[in-house]
This record gives sequence, C-alpha cells and structure tokens, in this order.
Amino acid sequence: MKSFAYLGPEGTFTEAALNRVPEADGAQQVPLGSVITALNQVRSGEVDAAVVPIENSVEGGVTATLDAIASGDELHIIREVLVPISFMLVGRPDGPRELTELHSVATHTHAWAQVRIWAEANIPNAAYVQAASTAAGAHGLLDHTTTYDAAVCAPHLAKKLDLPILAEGIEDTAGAVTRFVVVARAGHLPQPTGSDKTTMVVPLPEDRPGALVQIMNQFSTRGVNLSRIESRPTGEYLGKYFFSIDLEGHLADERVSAALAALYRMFPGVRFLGSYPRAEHVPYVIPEYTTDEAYQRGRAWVRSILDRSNTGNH
Ligand SMILES: O=C(O)C(=O)C[C@]1(C(=O)O)C=C[C@@H](O)C=C1
Repeated sequence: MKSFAYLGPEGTFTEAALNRVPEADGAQQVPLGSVITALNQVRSGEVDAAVVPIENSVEGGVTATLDAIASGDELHIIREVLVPISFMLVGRPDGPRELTELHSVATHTHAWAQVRIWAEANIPNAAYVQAASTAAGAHGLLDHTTTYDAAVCAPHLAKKLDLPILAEGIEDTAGAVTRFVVVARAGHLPQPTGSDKTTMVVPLPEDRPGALVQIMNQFSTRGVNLSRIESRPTGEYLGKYFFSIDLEGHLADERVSAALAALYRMFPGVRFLGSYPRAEHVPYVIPEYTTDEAYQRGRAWVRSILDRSNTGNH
C-alpha cells in the first residue's frame, strides 16, 4: 500500500488536499507535525509521498515548503491540488462565548495572517498563540494542558469536533485558495497532459549584472509563460538569493526543455522540481512559433542545409 504524509493532525486543510489526490485513494495517511518532517520522511523513504501547502492566494508562498524543496536531497512535485479556504472561530467547550471575553486564540501562522483584520475588529483582547496547524490549535481546545480560549480552523473540523462555534466566515478575503503539492522522491515524471506546470529554482549569482533579465529572456523568447516567481534568501549570507519559479508547460515540451537547457548552461545551479498536471486543467495558448512542430520544423530546416552542404570537404 502507498503511504502519504501530510501536515496533521486530522482536520487540517492539508488533509482536505490529500483527500482530493486520486493516487492517494485507499492509501495510508500519515499525519505529521510539520512540513519539514513530512518532506524528510519522503527523502528517507518512510513514506512514498507528502502533501504540503506551497502557495496561498492571499498570503503568497509558503516559505517552509519553498525552502525545504530548494535544497537537500532532490524531490519532485508530481501533482498540485487547490483547496478553497474559509475559517471559523471555535471556543473551549466550557470557555467564554462572548468575543470580547476571549484573551487568547491559537492557529497556524498562515491562517492568522488571513483573519488578522477580522481579529483586530472583533476579538481585540485576544493575543495570538502560534499552533503547528489549524487542526492542532482546534484539537488543543479539548485538551486541558493548553490554556488558550479559542482557535481558528477549517469549518469541517469545527463541526466534526463539536466545538462551540463563536464566529464563521471570518476570513478577511472571501474566495481564498491554497495550492498544495504532492511531493515524491526525484525520478517521478508524470506524462504531459497539454495543461501542465513545471517548477524550478535558480540560484542567483550576485556578481552577474542583469542575471534576472537573462533568466527571463530564456522564457520570453520561447513563449513560456510564468505563473509564479518569488525570490527567497538561501540562508547562506545576506544578499544571497534564489528564484523559485513555476511556468506553464512540461519538461517534455520542446520550448520548455529548450529554455531549461539554456538556463542550465548559464546557471548550472538550477534545480528541476517537477512537471505535473495543472489543477485548473485549462489549456494555455502558446505562440505558434513555439509549438513542438515549430521546433521540429526549425531543426529539419537546419539539418537539410547541413545535409546538402559538403561540410569539411573544402
Ligand atoms: O494548518 C492547516 O490546516 C494547514 O493545512 C496549513 C495551511 C498553510 O500552511 O497555509 C493551509 C491552508 C491555510 O491557508 C492555512 C494553513
């Protein structure tokens, strides 16, 4: 049986993402305490894959994930999953019910960032307590070793744990979505579907003026559209950064493989992090001169010139 690690405990948004992964149907689900532990268990072979958050439509990139897959033993993303995000505020079964009486509220940092404005207006006396996940915060309300009054969690968990619901729909931005990825050991490359995404990281040499433009040029001349680009510190020293990039297309597409080959020539530290089907499955439009057929036409033309010439006979 296949095993999938995820950021637990039961009831996280990550678990909801895992339940949307077709390959995980009937698989063993392994809840773990952090994204880093989940990725390390994939690396060590304790689990076959892990589901981890990578990007939120309001908060942006999930830095723990972006950094953990950018270095260490290579991992490949094999699928992405989108989960709509909405939050509820739940209380202790025997705790205060009035919002103004709440003195502390626990949740994941990313969840807190998405309800901060609501919290300032509605629970002004509550201090924030960091939890390992939204579900960890909510489960803690049933546990007498914790002391906080309330937690911010997913609606499905609030109902499942039968905790008093103090407020619902408390997210600052309606319609938020978090993108999760399924990560496996390097070597898994899903077939191209015609609507794919490729993820990579490119370390930025600080002694090369215009390095970012050089990276971008490789994509723009080949009609490759980017869907995400973020800079992250490598952690080595101040000013040393890498770019984390998602592009539209599969490594097996001529224009993508040509762009990556060029990047590798110019930036040998580039790391391929997988080509996988896009969650939205909307076909993208690419310029006619960048289709596989156009590349093959171009190569055939060059070959015909070489074949007709007596190269080396002069
Ligand atoms: O704490 C959870 O429930 C998670 O799955 C983590 C996480 C995140 O890391 O962004 C996932 C989705 C929400 O945006 C809030 C928290």
